[in-house]
Amino acid sequence: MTVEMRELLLSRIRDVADYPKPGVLFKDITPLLADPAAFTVLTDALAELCVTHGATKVVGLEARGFILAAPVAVRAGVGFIPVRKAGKLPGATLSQAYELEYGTAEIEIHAEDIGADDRVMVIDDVLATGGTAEASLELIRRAGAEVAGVAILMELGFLGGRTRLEPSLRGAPLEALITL
Ligand SMILES: O=P(O)(O)OC[C@H]1O[C@H](OP(=O)(O)OP(=O)(O)O)[C@H](O)[C@@H]1O
Ligand SMILES: Nc1ncnc2[nH]cnc12
Repeated sequence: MTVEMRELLLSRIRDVADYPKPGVLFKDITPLLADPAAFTVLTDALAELCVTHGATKVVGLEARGFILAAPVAVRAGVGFIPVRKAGKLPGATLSQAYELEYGTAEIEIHAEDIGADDRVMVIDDVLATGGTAEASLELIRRAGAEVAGVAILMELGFLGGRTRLEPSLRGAPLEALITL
């Protein structure tokens, strides 16, 4: 991705102070999604990372991760697997509780969706504390699949997510298109 492409993406991310809680600077990607040139640059860049790292499936994290991971899966020619907040998937699930920058949550995956033959890339918009990404890696491994990596639009470096995630990555790449 060129410097100009990075600048285009960054220019379409809106800062919202004190949302959803006082003290949080929320990174809002809706302006980027509304700009077809920027959304295409983002989709292509994340899809290229999937191909480079040999992913056979992408996991999208509800809800913003879905918006990015679905077009990335189509672009990269791999399957899309939803990781949903607890209670939304009808089949047999694996669950993982976690903490994120502004709360706690529980995510689930359909156990039968991925298996030993899969290399799975996790796609999301923001890496903050790393709690969400860490929980998703746990789910992927518990389902018996290999982690191809984590690919994120934006890493909030000052929150230390990369350091927290390091042990769970076990050498797999953490790719951030933008680091703040
Ligand atoms: O690194 P962390 O501290 O775990 O935070 C990052 C996560 O927080 C946001 O999702 P959120 O749970 O707010 O859900 P949403 O996608 O439904 O808005 C974001 O899309 C990431 O998934
Ligand atoms: N500051 C932030 N902005 C947007 N999404 C987030 N998820 C966790 N922290 C966030």
